[in-house]
Formats: sequence, C-alpha cells, structure tokens
Amino acid sequence: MKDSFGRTIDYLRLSVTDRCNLRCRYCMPEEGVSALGHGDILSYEELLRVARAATVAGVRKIRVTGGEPLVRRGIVDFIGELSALPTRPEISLTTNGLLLAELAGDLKRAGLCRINVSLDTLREDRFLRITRREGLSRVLDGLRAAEEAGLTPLKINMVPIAGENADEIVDFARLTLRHPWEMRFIEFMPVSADVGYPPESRFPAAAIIEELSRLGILLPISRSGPAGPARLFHYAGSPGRLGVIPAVSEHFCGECNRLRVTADGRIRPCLFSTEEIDIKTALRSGASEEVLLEILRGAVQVKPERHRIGEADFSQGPRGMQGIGG
Ligand SMILES: Nc1nc2c(ncn2[C@@H]2O[C@H](COP(=O)(O)OP(=O)(O)OP(=O)(O)O)[C@@H](O)[C@H]2O)c(=O)[nH]1
Ligand SMILES: C[S@@+](CC[C@H](N)C(=O)[O-])C[C@H]1O[C@@H](n2cnc3c(N)ncnc32)[C@H](O)[C@@H]1O
Ligand code: SF4
Ligand code: SF4
Repeated sequence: MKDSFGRTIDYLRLSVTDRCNLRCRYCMPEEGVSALGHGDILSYEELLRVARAATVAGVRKIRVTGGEPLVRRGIVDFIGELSALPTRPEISLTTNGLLLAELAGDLKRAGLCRINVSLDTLREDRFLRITRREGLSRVLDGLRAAEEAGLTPLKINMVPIAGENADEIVDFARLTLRHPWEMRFIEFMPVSADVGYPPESRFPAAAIIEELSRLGILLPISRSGPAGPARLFHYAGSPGRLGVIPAVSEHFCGECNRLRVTADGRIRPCLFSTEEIDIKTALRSGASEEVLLEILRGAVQVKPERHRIGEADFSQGPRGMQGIGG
C-alpha cells in the first residue's frame, strides 16, 4: 500500500492484548490501567482476518505486540496461524521476556521468525523499581531460551531514563562484545501523560551515542533490507551490534512503513495518532475481505507525514504504550 506521501506501507504491528505482567514506569501507571474486557478485544479469528486482509494489501511483515503478547492464552497457535497465511508473511514478536523460557521453543516451531526482548536494567533492585515487579532472572533465562530456540537475530530494547538506568548503557553495550545480539537504545517517547517520568527524563540519542563511545569507537553499519527505526553501529571485532532509535530527536518518519492495530480493533495510522479508525465494527457485522481492505487502505491514506512531538500542536492521547503496542 502507498500512503499519500509516497511511502510503502508493508509492516503491520498487531497488538493482541493491553494486559501486561509488568508495570514499566515509562509505559503505564501502576494503577488505573483499564484492562479491556473479553468482548472488547478482538478474538484471534478477528485478528487473523485483519492480518489476512493486510497481507492481501501488501503487508509482508507482521509484528505481534501488546501489552504483553505472551500473557494471552493461545498465543502459540495464533502465531502458527499467522505464519501459515497464504502470502507467508514474516512474523516477529516483541515481549518483556518473562514467559519466554517456557514458550520460546513452541513459538519457534509455530513459525515465529524473530523476537525482540525489552530489558531496561541488569540489576535486580532496579528491575523491581522500573517494572514495579520482580523477574530479572526469568528474563535472562528467556533470552537464553530464545537463542537456543533459534529466534535470532535477537534484539534487546532498552529505554534509558536519566537518573534511573542511563548509567547502564555501557553495561548493555558490553554484551555485544560477547553475544551476537542487537542491543537497541530507544529514546523515551512522551506518549501518555499518565506515566511516571516527565519529558525531561528523556535521554536523547546524542547522549546515548556519547555513552556508547566510552566503550570503543562506534563503527556505523549501513542498513540493508527494509527500513527500520534504528541507526546501527558496532565495535571492531564484536559479534553483536548496537542500535539507537532516535524516535523523538531525529524522527525517521520519512521512511515509515508501519500501520498499527490495537487489541480493541482500532487502526492507528501513526504511533502518535490522535485519529483511530474502527475496524472492529466491520469485523463484527460480517464484513467481507474487500470491505476490510477498503478500511485498511483508507487508514493508510490518512497516515500523517510525521509525529509532532515538541511542537505546539502536539497532544498526548489517552492510551499508554501498552494500549498501542509500541
Ligand atoms: N516513533 C516510532 N517508534 C517506533 C516505531 N516502530 C517502533 N518504534 C519504537 O521502537 C521501539 C522498538 O520497537 P520493536 O517493537 O522492537 O520493533 P522494531 O524495532 O520496529 O522491530 P524490527 O525493526 O522489526 O526489529 C519501541 O519503543 C517502539 O515504540 C515507529 O513506527 N515510530
Ligand atoms: C509497549 S511494549 C509491548 C511489548 C512488550 N510488553 C515489551 O515490553 O516488549 C513495546 C515496546 O515499547 C517500548 N516502550 C514503552 N513505552 C515507551 C516509551 N514511553 N518510550 C519509548 N519506548 C517505550 C518498550 O520498551 C517496548 O520495547
Ligand atoms: S513496556 Fe511492555 S512490559 Fe513494560 S509495561 Fe509496557 S507493555 Fe508491559
Ligand atoms: S512517529 Fe508515526 S510517522 Fe513517524 S515513524 Fe513512527 S509511526 Fe511512522
């Protein structure tokens, strides 16, 4: 699908739940997260119909996200169904890793290609503070299980927050000297006003790169294949790579190839959209695939040119990242 700015939209981020077994401070508040009811979220059958229509419209890559996608019962079978769609899209998943040790092998066998794991600290006490739950060792077990299962190349996402975990950037970067992992550092995005960090907690890409440079000379890697949000680097001789996602300071919207569908059946043309397009009503009134295609194409046509963070007309929406899918 081409949008009105000539960008090719071939990547769908599909959120399967807004529930989560963590409460990361930069993503959602501790209390008052309105978990959607059973009837509110799309069934797997409905999600599959959306995914199928999207692949007919040209989507080649589907990323399953949430909330925490691995907490939804039946996720392994759903991954199997997605990967068996007639066009054989590439299926990947973003997870906090807590349930990965149990599920990595089954996910791989079901057809999952790759996995991105979010981990913001390597210290037990900080894990508890940032996620408001315990579980660092389970995430580390999950990383090992994903690697053994062949869910590679493994990417790890860290959101550095000034005064919280930004001093661990070098510790995370050091992992790429020993492991073939892509360690990505993501600028904190002010998606929701309800999260526990003010915008000044943001640790911008330039500061991330300065930290990374303390460990060695950063050698840029030019990107092959489809556009992604990360600027890539490596240290000489290291098996792993480093990615910096400058979502706010140097937005990559000109290369955007994404469309998002939330667990409650709304299409978000942009991560920061104030406008959402309902696809649930059509799904529940027996709409044909042709109608779903029209809705998806219509959503692509209203995709904004870029986000407006930092500008006078920027407004934060009611959803936190867990309700969008990142
Ligand atoms: N601004 C912006 N941020 C994005 C976009 N896509 C992903 N991100 C952010 O990038 C971070 C990592 O996202 P992931 O879920 O790992 O997905 P990804 O980096 O797009 O995945 P791959 O490139 O397919 O490995 C998250 O914090 C997302 O919110 C996007 O289109 N726009
Ligand atoms: C919303 S989570 C959903 C998937 C899964 N629960 C996880 O944490 O990987 C997707 C991604 O969004 C990132 N994220 C959440 N809130 C963010 C924020 N305010 N700024 C930047 N990234 C954020 C997380 O770090 C994670 O990598
Ligand atoms: S970032 Fe992921 S793991 Fe953390 S609260 Fe949000 S949805 Fe849950
Ligand atoms: S902010 Fe919106 S337009 Fe920009 S890259 Fe992200 S989803 Fe695409």
